[in-house]
Amino acid sequence: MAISELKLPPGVQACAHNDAEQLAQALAVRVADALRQAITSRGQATLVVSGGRSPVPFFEALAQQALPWAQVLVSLADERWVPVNHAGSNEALVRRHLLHGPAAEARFLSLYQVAGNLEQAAELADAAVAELAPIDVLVLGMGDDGHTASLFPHSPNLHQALQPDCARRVLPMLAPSEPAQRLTLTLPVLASARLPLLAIQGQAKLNVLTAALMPGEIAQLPIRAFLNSPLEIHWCP
Ligand SMILES: O=C(O)[C@H](O)[C@@H](O)[C@H](O)[C@H](O)COP(=O)(O)O
Repeated sequence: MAISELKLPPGVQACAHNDAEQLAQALAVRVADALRQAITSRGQATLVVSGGRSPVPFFEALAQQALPWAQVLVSLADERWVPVNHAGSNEALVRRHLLHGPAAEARFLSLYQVAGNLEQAAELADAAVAELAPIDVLVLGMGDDGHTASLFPHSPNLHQALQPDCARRVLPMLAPSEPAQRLTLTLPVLASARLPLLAIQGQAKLNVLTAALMPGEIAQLPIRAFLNSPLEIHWCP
């Protein structure tokens, strides 16, 4: 199915780009405009991004945008429970590819916490991100299994994390791949975003999105939790 043929719920929009570079540039301009607007209205802006591999060109394009970076608070939709010097750290990815040059002026809120175990780390992260919501701009990604943030299909805590009234801001999650121990923002924090964006690349992910738009269990394709409210989807082949 082509992206233009998708039957999207009200409030969900899809934008197709020619390639990853065009997607990264368009997304960077879209995000920077929304951050500027937030700063004009409220004096500061909150940006929450995702990790993984695909956001690197977007981070580099966003770092080039002229913004009063000192008024931007940046954090993550999810993190692998690994220290920042670990190759799998999302924080390291953001610091390396986004928070350089003028963008280094932005304040970064870490999800990663040193603790005895994942549950304790999640409790510390929960307190650390108390000031995050409402988020101005959220950029989600999606895995081939329909996960977004670290909301993995059938993960312990998934049901709790997806409750609209979940009292926790951060919960521990288990991913099917290494690093398996994850920390994720929960639905109410993610859903507080004034501009929620989903950036995905490739036919396989478009097929997953197509499946997620059909009726079915949220636990099977957790991205479904974000398809019944406003969302701007950016896709490229
Ligand atoms: O830390 C992570 O892995 C994520 O934040 C995760 O939710 C990511 O967005 C998807 O796995 C897609 O990753 P890619 O866009 O790199 O395929």
